[in-house]
Amino acid sequence: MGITVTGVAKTFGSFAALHGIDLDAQPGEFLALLGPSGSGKTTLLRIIAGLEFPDTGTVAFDNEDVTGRPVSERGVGFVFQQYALFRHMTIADNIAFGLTVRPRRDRPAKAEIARRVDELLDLVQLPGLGGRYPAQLSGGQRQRVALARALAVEPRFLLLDEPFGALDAKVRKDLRRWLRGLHDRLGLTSIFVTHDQEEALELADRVVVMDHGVIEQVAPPADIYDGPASAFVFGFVGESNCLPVTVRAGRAWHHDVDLGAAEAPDGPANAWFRPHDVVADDTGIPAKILLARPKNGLTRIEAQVAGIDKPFEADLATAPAVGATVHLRPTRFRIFPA
Ligand SMILES: Nc1ncnc2c1ncn2[C@@H]1O[C@H](COP(=O)(O)OP(=O)(O)OP(=O)(O)O)[C@@H](O)[C@H]1O
Repeated sequence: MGITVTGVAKTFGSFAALHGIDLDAQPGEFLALLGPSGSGKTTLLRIIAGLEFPDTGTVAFDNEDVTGRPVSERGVGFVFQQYALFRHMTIADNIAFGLTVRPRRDRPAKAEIARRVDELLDLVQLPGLGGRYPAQLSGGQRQRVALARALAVEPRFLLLDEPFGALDAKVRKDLRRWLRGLHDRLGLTSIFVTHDQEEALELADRVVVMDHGVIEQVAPPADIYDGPASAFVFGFVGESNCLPVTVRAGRAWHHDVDLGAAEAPDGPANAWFRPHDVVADDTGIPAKILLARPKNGLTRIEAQVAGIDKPFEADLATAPAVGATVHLRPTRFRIFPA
């Protein structure tokens, strides 16, 4: 049940945008597709919507194969940036659009459409604004109208591509909480695309991390942050440090510094850790302080470790002087192949 994507691959010319994607969204679930630019998020969403078709693989809604069906026959609501509001139409006409273009036999009567538009305006908290034009609304209001338009056809599935991309941070934050509430209230199954990790971690039941046309990990937000499945996920979600190590007999060494137990085969690897999982002690890795500033009651430092390009970031209880050498030790780390 819900949305099931099986073995979906898509090539544009000689460029493979998606490689054998398997993904499911359970009924009522809110999924975020998160990844860097070009990772294939939008292509996957468009294939689910029926705006694009896969070379191989299938898309099913509630166990029904819809792979060959056009968007108009999929019963999905979508909010895509490139399908902005029609500027020459009133807000009410914009919202009613999906209903008025239906074939006559499926089209509700005019009065019924008007009633539904009013209902939707209430739902997106813009009562009484149906007579305005898009240019007379703020960016946040326009996004809510776009959502009302998507919901007018009473979809079971809602697909959103960077729905709040163009808005400022505060409006974005308010709107995404509101969207989550709406999703829950209407019992929708939703998938949204974002490259904003905070948005994904805050809003989604599960986050789908994509890179280069493959899914790196699908997991609830806390697991993505605390238990990244790959070096890519560790580096992409949240702040991170990466230290080359050698694993010997179940311990990770950086030169002659023993970092601790590591469940990994012997040989070169990388230890990944968060800035808040670092302490300064006498036996750690020597690092020269480049920068120190207060952060949440601690001191955020940037420090140079010999032979490593990217400065280390750590949150320390003490405030070392810029230029001083400290010894840093991760208290918690994960080993991934080098
Ligand atoms: N119609 C197309 N023709 C050719 N290449 C395309 C087409 N659509 C997408 N691509 C390519 O496929 C890759 C994936 O694009 P997609 O838009 O899915 O990425 P994305 O993860 O959504 O990125 P962004 O966050 O920048 O929107 C990109 O390299 C893009 O250039």
